[in-house]
Amino acid sequence: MSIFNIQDLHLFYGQTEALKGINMDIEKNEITAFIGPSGCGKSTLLKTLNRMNDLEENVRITGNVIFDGKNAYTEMDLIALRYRVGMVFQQPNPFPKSVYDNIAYGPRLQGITSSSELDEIVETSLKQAAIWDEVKDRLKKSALGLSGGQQQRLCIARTLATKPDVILMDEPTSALDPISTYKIEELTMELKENYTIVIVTHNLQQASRIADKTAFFFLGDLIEYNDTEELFTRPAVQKTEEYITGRFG
Ligand SMILES: Nc1ncnc2c1ncn2[C@@H]1O[C@H](COP(=O)(O)OP(=O)(O)OP(=O)(O)O)[C@@H](O)[C@H]1O
Repeated sequence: MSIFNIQDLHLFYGQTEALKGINMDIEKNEITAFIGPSGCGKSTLLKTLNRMNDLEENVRITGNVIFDGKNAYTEMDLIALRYRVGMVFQQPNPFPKSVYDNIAYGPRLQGITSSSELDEIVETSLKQAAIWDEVKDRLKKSALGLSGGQQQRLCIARTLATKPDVILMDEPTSALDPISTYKIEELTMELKENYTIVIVTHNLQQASRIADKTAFFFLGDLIEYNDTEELFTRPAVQKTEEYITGRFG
C-alpha cells in the first residue's frame, strides 16, 4: 500500500526547474532510496514530502503530493504533517540541551506534561533508536557531548518521540564513520517494521543493502524506479546502468 502519491510534481527555484514532473508512489513500511548525481533533485524531492521547501522565498511548486489520501499542501495542517513525516539530516543536529530534553522536546510541544509519560516516551524512543544503553546513565547531560554517530541516533530517537508514520533521511550517514554507519543501517531496517523510510544516499552499496525500492534521478527527472535488486542487477535504462557502474556521478 502506498503512503505517498507524487503526481506530476514540478519545483522551481526562481527560474531553475529542479523537479521536472515527478510521478511516483512510495510504499508503506518499506525503505525507499533516492540515488543520483549531485544536484539532480533528490533532496529537493525529499523535502517536498514534509513541506520543508514550499515556504522558501523563490520556490514554486505545481502538481500534488498526496499523503495518506490527503493533499499535503492543501488539505493538511503544516504542523500536523511535520509530526507525521519526520526528518533526519546529514549533519546530526541535536539541540544544545540534555539528552532527555532533546527527546522530550516534541512531545512537550504536543502538550504532554506528565513526567511519567515523558519518561516513558524518552526511554522507548531511545530504545527504538538503539542508543538507550549508551545514554541511560547520562540523560541529564548535554547531547552535544555524544559522538557523531550517537548524536545521529539521538536525532532519530527525537524524531520517533513524536510518533511519525514516515522518517525522511537526507544522507544520514555521510558524516559518520563505518561502524556508526552500520548501526544506522541496521536500525533503519528494524524501523521499517513500524515506519516508512525514505532515504537520500550517495552510497550505492548502502541503497542496495537496505532499500526495498530505489529511485534513480538525473537532472530533475525520475529516470528509473524499481525494486532495488532489479534496479541494480537489471537496470532498464542505459543512464541508470551508467550511473550504477560508476561511469559518471
Ligand atoms: N535553496 C535553493 N535555491 C536555489 N537553488 C537550489 C536550492 N536548493 C537546491 N537548488 C538547486 O536545485 C537543484 C537540485 O538540488 P538538490 O539539492 O535537490 O540536489 P541533490 O540531488 O539532492 O544534490 P546533492 O546530492 O548534491 O545533495 C540543483 O541545481 C541545486 O543547485
